[in-house]
Amino acid sequence: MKEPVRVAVTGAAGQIGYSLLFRIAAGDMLGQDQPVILQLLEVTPALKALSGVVMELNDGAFPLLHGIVTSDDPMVAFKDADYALLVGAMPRKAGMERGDLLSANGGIFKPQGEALSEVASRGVKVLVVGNPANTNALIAQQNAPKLDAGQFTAMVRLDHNRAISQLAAKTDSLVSDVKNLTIWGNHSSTQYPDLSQATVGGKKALDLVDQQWYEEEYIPTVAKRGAAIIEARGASSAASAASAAIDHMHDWALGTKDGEWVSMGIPSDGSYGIPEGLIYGFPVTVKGGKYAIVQDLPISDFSRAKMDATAKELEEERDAVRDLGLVK
Ligand SMILES: NC(=O)C1=CN([C@@H]2O[C@H](COP(=O)(O)OP(=O)(O)OC[C@H]3O[C@@H](n4cnc5c(N)ncnc54)[C@H](O)[C@@H]3O)[C@@H](O)[C@H]2O)C=CC1
Ligand SMILES: O=C([O-])CC(=O)C(=O)O
Repeated sequence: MKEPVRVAVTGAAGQIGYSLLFRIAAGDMLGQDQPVILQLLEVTPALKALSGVVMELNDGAFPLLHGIVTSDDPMVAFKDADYALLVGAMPRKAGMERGDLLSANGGIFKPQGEALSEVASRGVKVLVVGNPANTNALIAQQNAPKLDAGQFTAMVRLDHNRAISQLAAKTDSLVSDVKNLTIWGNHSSTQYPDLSQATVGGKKALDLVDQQWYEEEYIPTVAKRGAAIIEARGASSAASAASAAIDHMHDWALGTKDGEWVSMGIPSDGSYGIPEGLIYGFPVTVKGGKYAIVQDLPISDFSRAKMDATAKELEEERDAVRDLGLVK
């Protein structure tokens, strides 16, 4: 059996936390041979609710769960954390865009970045789920000078999984038949779910669907799925978001399958002409715990326009949080 690793989760008493923590404890994120110690952060008024979640985690008798720490202090919850899932933030309500949460949630991620910088494991892998996820990841990263910029990532995996599921349904295939689609850009309605390289059962996806369906139905359905769920459920997606967070961290820690890529929000290195530094959804492969952007994919004029539009939105979000003094 391996030594336990420390997994910090913020917003642990929230909706996503209620699904996520049990999946981590069951070994879905880091594997069946990897014990974990959960380090759970909440705001002070939610600590009582969190104590109930801890009772339930204990009642699960998970063999891989070697300890639980709870705190309302990021310096405690992030101490020596090997993985940090930053979920805690206000969710949006019907009629809002995720960017409307910038001022409410932006302030959460500066002190959390500072605390990660001081006390987390030097190799910590950080995933930001709280919306607007890409720009919150940028805020945390910019306030963590003692960590590498690449240690901060944002979740576009829920969009990636939605895109797989919608394509599988349309082509009457299994999700496991769908490979190599990409979510470029922001986790917002400007995201670009790109099928140009995707395959279904080894065939080119764009030969199986018509262009009009792709442009007018598929892309908006994937991009606006979060709003559809809020409309139907009266609350934003939680179990599917937790599942996507598990997938993101699983693949970052344990690697992607040979010949396949996934989408992760990571700091742009200028690849594909995306302004350097933005936390942007890219196609990535992972080996040995390190991700790399898939290079040299052909980019059509249609793709270029979509990729630039979502980059522009991220630049605007960055400028807005710069004005709030949250990033340089
Ligand atoms: N990136 C993505 O694909 C997705 C992102 N989200 C986002 O995830 C976030 C959480 O969603 P839910 O769990 O549904 O919300 P929720 O409201 O059920 O839970 C959020 C929890 O965070 C806690 N919290 C607030 N400020 C905190 C702080 N400074 N430190 C620690 N904990 C704090 C709250 O007390 C609450 O328990 C929202 O911003 C939501 O929009 C949701 C779905 C998908
Ligand atoms: O839509 C929301 O606000 C929650 C979320 O990020 C999603 O479901 O993609």
